[in-house]
Amino acid sequence: VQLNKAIDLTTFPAENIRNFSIIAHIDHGKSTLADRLLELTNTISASGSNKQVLDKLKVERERGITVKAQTVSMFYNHKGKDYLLNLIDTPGHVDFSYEVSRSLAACQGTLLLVDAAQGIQAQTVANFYLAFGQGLEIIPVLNKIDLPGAEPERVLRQIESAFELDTASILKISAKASINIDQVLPSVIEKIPPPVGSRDKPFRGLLFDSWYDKYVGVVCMLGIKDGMLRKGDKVVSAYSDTKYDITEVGIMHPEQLPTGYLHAGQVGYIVCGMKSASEAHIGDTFHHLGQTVEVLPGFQPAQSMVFAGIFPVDTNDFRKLDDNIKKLTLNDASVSVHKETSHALGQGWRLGFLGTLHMDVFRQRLENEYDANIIVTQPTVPYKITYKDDSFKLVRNPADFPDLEERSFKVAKLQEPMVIATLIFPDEYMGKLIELCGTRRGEQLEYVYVDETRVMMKYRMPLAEVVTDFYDELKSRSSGYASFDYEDGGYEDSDLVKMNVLLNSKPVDALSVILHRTQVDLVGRDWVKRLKGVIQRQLFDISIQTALGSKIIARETISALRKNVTAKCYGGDASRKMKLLQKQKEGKKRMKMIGNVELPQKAFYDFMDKSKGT
Ligand SMILES: Nc1nc2c(ncn2[C@@H]2O[C@H](COP(=O)(O)OP(=O)(O)OP(=O)(O)O)[C@@H](O)[C@H]2O)c(=O)[nH]1
Repeated sequence: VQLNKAIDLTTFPAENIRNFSIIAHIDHGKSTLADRLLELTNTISASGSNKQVLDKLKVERERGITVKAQTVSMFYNHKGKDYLLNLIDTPGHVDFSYEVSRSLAACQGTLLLVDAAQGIQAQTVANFYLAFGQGLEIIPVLNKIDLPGAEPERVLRQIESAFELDTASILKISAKASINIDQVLPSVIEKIPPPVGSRDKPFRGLLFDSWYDKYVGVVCMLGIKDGMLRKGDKVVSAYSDTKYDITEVGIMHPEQLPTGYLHAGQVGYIVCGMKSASEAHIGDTFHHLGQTVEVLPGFQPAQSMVFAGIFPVDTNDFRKLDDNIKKLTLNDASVSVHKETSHALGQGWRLGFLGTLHMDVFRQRLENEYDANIIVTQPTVPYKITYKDDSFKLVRNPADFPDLEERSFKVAKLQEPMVIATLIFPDEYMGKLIELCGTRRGEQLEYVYVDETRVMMKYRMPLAEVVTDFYDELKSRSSGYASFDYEDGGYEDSDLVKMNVLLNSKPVDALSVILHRTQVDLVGRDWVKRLKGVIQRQLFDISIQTALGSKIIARETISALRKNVTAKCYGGDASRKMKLLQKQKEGKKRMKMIGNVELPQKAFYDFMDKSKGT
């Protein structure tokens, strides 16, 4: 690819570069604004067909959320000078706050976009603090001022009271109706400082993102801190000490555009023959072979906080699914993968995700992009078990959780992960939301008014309570007006037990669940009822029980049914009879034998689907 003649990267010393991002609560218009800026700078044509260029993946478009941060370089002339502006996109959702913080590490400033009708929301607050903590210049921007319901004055007061930001010269824009978009980049250039770094020093680059490209393999995004990187250079990863040859280097404009080199202060991509995305360690420092440099401060690796088993509905699909999971995780290093075998569901995987949305997005991608037919088990958080000999382990699968007997002999302490949750909502919903947080074992830490009628509450509560249907409940109890975000709250002692499900007295491992002791009765009763609804009658009675060790909590029975598939062919021709028997056999393939009970995969599927929330 030939670089546009007018663009010569050597004419962009660090002082003519700005690295910035846009942070916002979900749906406040980040992608729409990014598109407008790309059009304004002719990075993409303003044909009107640019539907959110940065949200590349299909699932992102379908769900309207940004999952994978994308970076794009733009050129812009301001007061007679050419600037290179790198827009580093950040995901808005709580599950991806790890991606937000690593994208922010490559920036010197950020636009804090707030919907002028909705006002500040929980993720506005969380994202503000992430950016603030990294010492970034924060430029507040009011978006959607075209909406009839916009209340810019009120939202300004919220921004002042929550963030103590100066709003005197705040930008008031509409990304959709293209109002005042031309004021945005001048503000970026004037308010955000250029990156620091020296071109004369030996090369140092910070790896802050990577993805798998089916044509060139692994692509890494680097922020060049010092020196210069050229195509053909030999570099070393400080993390793994592996040597790489740089086969391509360039900028995202908006797709990969080879430039042959990158200078200090610039942000761009490299291709260097990595075989898999697992070689690309986010936060790694690259330097030239034979040179020693000070390693740049990296990032904490993403912590998987939600785990679930994934099994093929048809066991014959195992290989194919294995392949597809590998392909998908090439692009998303934050998913952890371990093989798992369940008596009930056969061979599968235990996958770890950043949160439930992350899990749903992964599941949806597996189904959409690879046409996979899968069962996902009830999500579990990582529980910490400390033994009497002081050793400890994290349990991510109810199957590994100690039963009551083992517990009394060996276990000293059981702990579960907690979060600090932030909720913002109109005060009329206060009663209902306090009640919700209470039933989810939450402890109130704080509540304040951010303006006349909006309340912000903080709660300490177990992550396990948040990863199920908390979000849906929150939305329905507040008619959609409450927003919610959370951060890590460490581990806390908890009286946890494993509840088993028994079919004709045989435990079904894939249905075991870890609960707080106070919840066992309620969940135990609910589950037997719902299982009864999805298991078909068979030739004998089936008992469905939930149990805590040997103590039965609840029981339902499905009474026997006489079924003879060949009965209606009495006297009929033999081939038809064979056909029916064959059909019955095929049907059985999709059954799982639990003791003598046939459990159709579909029953699991239906149950899991509905219990995504208990
Ligand atoms: N009326 C109006 N609608 C807007 C404006 N900007 C964005 N929208 C609409 O708001 C919705 C959300 O916009 P997005 O740009 O997808 O929001 P986002 O913040 O990128 O969302 P995530 O990527 O999911 O975090 C879309 O339907 C946009 O068309 C605006 O200035 N005015």
